[in-house]
Amino acid sequence: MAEHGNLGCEYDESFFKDVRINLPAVKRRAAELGSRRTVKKHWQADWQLRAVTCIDLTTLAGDDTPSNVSRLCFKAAHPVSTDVLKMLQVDHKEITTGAVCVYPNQVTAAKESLKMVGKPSIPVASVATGFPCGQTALAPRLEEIKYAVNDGATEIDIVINRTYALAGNWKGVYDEVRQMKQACGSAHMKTILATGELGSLNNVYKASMVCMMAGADFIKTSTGKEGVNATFVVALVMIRAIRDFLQRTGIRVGFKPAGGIRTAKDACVWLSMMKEELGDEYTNPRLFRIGASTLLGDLERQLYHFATGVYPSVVEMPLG
Ligand SMILES: O=C[C@H](O)COP(=O)(O)O
Repeated sequence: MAEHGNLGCEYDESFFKDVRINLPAVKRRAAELGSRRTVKKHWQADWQLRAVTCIDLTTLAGDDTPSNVSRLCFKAAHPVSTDVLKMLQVDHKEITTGAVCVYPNQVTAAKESLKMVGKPSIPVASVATGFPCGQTALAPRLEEIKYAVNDGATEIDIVINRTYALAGNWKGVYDEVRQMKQACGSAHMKTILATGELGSLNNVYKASMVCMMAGADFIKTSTGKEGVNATFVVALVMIRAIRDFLQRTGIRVGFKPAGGIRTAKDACVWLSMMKEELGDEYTNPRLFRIGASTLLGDLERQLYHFATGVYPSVVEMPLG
């Protein structure tokens, strides 16, 4: 995370009004990323471990309870077994996920569980503002942020107002996100664009810029609940906006793809994309997170395979 957070800037349409996305070029680059072979041997294990540290380990289900949140927190604190870490000769390193991500009602349970497993420093992120649709009045959306922060969330994942975005009311989007940033206080704000509902890549670019102007510390692709979630095509557009924003303001904003990322191979492709498009510093949890509920299981399996030469049995590593 950016040390002092993104304070944002005044609304300025010149940041995005002339944007033109070169769709064939973006699609070509995305296809090339999706079909590539990733690094092999110990470099692959290094990247997989790096991916573990970038996960926002997530549970966002209607049947969440303090007990499944507590299990999630245990996994966040011990994402890879000590035996595997020893075999990989990295057991001296503190390896945890980047954060846990839960609904506001589960923040207290998450904080208590992380304390109990001896890792209170793992950030608790909470979705807020009427996640996933944001279809409530602004006042309760702002209250929800304050409630989650008050319970101990240090990262807030807000959803933007897609009704405004689709109507081209970008100032409306900016004003709301600006107020959400204020409600976050010192908590870091990730803004979820829900790109699968924005209708065009031009809108994805505009929404990215507007959120960064309003103070987003991260821009995030999706809630995981839309029909289409994290894709390389939208990611490339959002990353270009991050680069353009950095060039204009000097402010580094992080990136969080989320929704449907389930395999170790995919996680490594996302990391390599960050490295190539934005540079090494965007491959660590300060500026890169992967929002995922099930990815950790595959990363663990692949690391076990690298360390032992065989895949774990269901008894050694129960799925899910
Ligand atoms: O923000 C995180 C997403 O909701 C997780 O989506 P997923 O369950 O497809 O991994």
